[in-house]
Amino acid sequence: MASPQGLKAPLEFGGPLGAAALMLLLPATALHLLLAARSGPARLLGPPAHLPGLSELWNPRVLLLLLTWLGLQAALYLLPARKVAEGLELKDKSRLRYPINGFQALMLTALLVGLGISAGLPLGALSEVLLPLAFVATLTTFIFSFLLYMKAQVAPASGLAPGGNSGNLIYDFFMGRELNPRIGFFDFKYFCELRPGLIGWVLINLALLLQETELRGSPSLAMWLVNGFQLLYVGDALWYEEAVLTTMDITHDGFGFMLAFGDLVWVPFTYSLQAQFLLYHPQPLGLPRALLICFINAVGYYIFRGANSQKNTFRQNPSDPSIAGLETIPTATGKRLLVSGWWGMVRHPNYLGDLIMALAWSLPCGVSHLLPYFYFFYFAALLVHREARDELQCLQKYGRAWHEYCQRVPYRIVPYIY
Ligand SMILES: NC(=O)C1=CN([C@@H]2O[C@H](COP(=O)(O)OP(=O)(O)OC[C@H]3O[C@@H](n4cnc5c(N)ncnc54)[C@H](OP(=O)(O)O)[C@@H]3O)[C@@H](O)[C@H]2O)C=CC1
Ligand SMILES: CC(C)CCC[C@@H](C)[C@H]1CC=C2C3=C(CC[C@@]21C)[C@@]1(C)CC[C@H](O)C(C)(C)[C@@H]1CC3
Repeated sequence: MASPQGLKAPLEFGGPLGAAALMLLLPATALHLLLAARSGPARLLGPPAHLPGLSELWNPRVLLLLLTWLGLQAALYLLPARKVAEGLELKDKSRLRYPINGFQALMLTALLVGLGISAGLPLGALSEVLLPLAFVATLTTFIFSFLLYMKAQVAPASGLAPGGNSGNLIYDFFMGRELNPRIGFFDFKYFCELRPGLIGWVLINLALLLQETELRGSPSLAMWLVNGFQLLYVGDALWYEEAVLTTMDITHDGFGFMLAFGDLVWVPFTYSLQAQFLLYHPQPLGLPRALLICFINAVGYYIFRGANSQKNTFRQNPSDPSIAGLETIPTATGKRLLVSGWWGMVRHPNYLGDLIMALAWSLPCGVSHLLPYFYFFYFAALLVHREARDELQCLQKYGRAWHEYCQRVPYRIVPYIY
């Protein structure tokens, strides 16, 4: 049953109609991008050069490959962890426990893949089945989201998400009804957010790099940069895995189609678009421009990591010496808000750093095509929308103190611009 609080929550993403449209549009966009990246003109806008038939999309062996991958990541999740962390307090005052072994899973996957490659595993061939792989991953996500929806029917009211319980089947299926669906210690949302999709993304990038080596004798500098930057991003996410426990996805959003598709399809298949593009459209890149792009990525990473670490340290241990000199304002909830340091520059400095990195990931692909810049534009739109959602939640949480924060720090993401 929906919680009374859930029933009153305002509808997001254009309500049931918007949710239905997104459930069609997002998979279609993912397939369009995959097709466009390998086509000659590589057009972001406009129809794809050819429409694939069912025989190009459906392949039971690829489904088996996907299930093996999910099984492997689930097994790595269940291995003993170096630490077990507690999540934020839930409505019923309890706290869930989460294994912190994501980086270990990345290392073990790298070891297994390395052993496989040295034993003759043709990893580069993965680049040839991306289309059917994305297709079966999409089908799997629909089935998985249906099972999550059914599971929520028997969840206690205190376990339901504030937003995904409107009573409308389509909307709730999309948003996700249960906040933290679990079987025992296995937390589906936490698992999907950081493991199969993120690690799958860098594995796909590596496969594209190997395929380029096979085709052209060696990987291009542009391919090295894209692989390196995105590996740093994924490695960082898993190294600071505990920080994900305070993100909006874990603390606020239900686990339904939106996040499941985002984690399992959108991230691995569209975030690897630059490497896909480079395999089929090699781009010359000289050392001076490569160094400039590395500098841009380093600046973005510095801001992203600095801002995220500052807030996480502040929330976990406000008396930590590294943040001792920062100015804060009190709120009625007892929690304080940072108004100096990174969080005194703009209200979402971590988004700014993330966006600068997004630009650095596209720049190695040159400026002849719009397609590799898709991630940058999509991500800017996602963060503007996400920022607006977070503002609303913070206003509800902190009221007047949030107003004061907005007055002291007037810009949202980009200083003096937005
Ligand atoms: N690559 C990708 O596709 C995506 C990446 N991201 C990245 O994920 C990271 C996490 O983002 P996200 O979960 O959206 O949100 P944030 O990490 O920005 O967290 C927002 C929360 O931080 C707290 N907060 C806000 N302002 C302050 C302040 N001044 N002082 C102290 N606490 C404050 C509030 O929660 P409270 O006060 O309750 O602690 C607020 O709800 C970001 O780096 C983002 O760029 C996000 C989405 C997609
Ligand atoms: C399909 C829709 C268009 C929207 C789906 C959004 C999801 C793809 C993103 C929502 C929040 C995310 C986060 C990360 C990846 C993308 C999704 C799932 C993140 C794991 C990336 C790495 C970062 O370091 C992080 C802070 C851990 C991110 C957390 C949020």
